[in-house]
Amino acid sequence: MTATVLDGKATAAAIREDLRARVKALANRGRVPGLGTVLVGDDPGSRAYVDGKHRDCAEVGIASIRRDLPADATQQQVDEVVAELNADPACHGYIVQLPLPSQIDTQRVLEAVDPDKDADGLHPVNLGRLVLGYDGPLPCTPRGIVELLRRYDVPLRGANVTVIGRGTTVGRPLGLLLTRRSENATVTLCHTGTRDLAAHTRSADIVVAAAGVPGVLTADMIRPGAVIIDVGITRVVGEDGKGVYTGDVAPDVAEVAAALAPVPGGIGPMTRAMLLTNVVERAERL
Ligand SMILES: Nc1nc2c(c(=O)[nH]1)N[C@@H](CN(C=O)c1ccc(C(=O)N[C@@H](CCC(=O)O)C(=O)O)cc1)CN2
Repeated sequence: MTATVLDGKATAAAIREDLRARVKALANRGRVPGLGTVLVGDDPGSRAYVDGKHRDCAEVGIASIRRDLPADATQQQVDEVVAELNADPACHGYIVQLPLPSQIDTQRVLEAVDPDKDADGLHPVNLGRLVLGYDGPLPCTPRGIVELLRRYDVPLRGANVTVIGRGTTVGRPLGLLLTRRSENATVTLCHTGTRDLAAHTRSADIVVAAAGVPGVLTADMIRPGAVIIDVGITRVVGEDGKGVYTGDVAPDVAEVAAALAPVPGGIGPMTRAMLLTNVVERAERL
């Protein structure tokens, strides 16, 4: 068996196309959605991700609001930029690119973001809304996973889903999303304290690998015909000495799985598309 590729790149492009039409409709009502980014420091990876978000905005017609601060920025400077974006009516949603430099208190910054402008959907208020089943911006990566599965007609209702990784951006909120009544999956959340990981992955219809450990999921750990979602993205040095992205899923998994969302080209592009979606939805609601 060679797994069908769940193509996040193509799916994200289709979503951006739909968003373009919605942004046009908003423009006809005199409203231009705006996405803000806050980047602190000069980490090339973070800069590339932020550049990508602004390229996406330009493609869809969303206005970009970019605030870049130096690596030695103070807590006060970051707090001021957050306060400015909270107050800016042209900014419908924004993100603070993570990780932040060590002198910055990340929790304090993220909690200062206006929850209604939290385009990442990761503010404690929004995670609380998710727990309670209230409306609010959904975390982009979990939302992207559910959307990709939906568009490929992978059934979730009653499915056994094993998630590897309990991080706050993917694993934990994904468990909440998948167990809503609208999805109705049964979720097993595995982590470093899990005793027999393979026993949990082998019994799953769908496995989501979000541990950030390259190759943690191998072919012998899955049921033939399972659907596999790779979320772990680690930059490693390839044989040619150049940097390449590798996922949590070993290459041999594609020989056993029915379908696979790969790294790169799977959930990463979907995450970016969901960020734009959160901003457009907020502009539509106002
Ligand atoms: N505030 C946030 N910070 C960070 C997040 C986040 O969701 N919110 N996630 C990561 C970085 N990230 C988005 O910011 C991100 C990482 C990777 C991709 C992506 O599309 N990856 C590609 C491969 C890389 C490429 O080709 O550029 C893929 O998987 O195909 C999107 C977003 C940490 N910080």
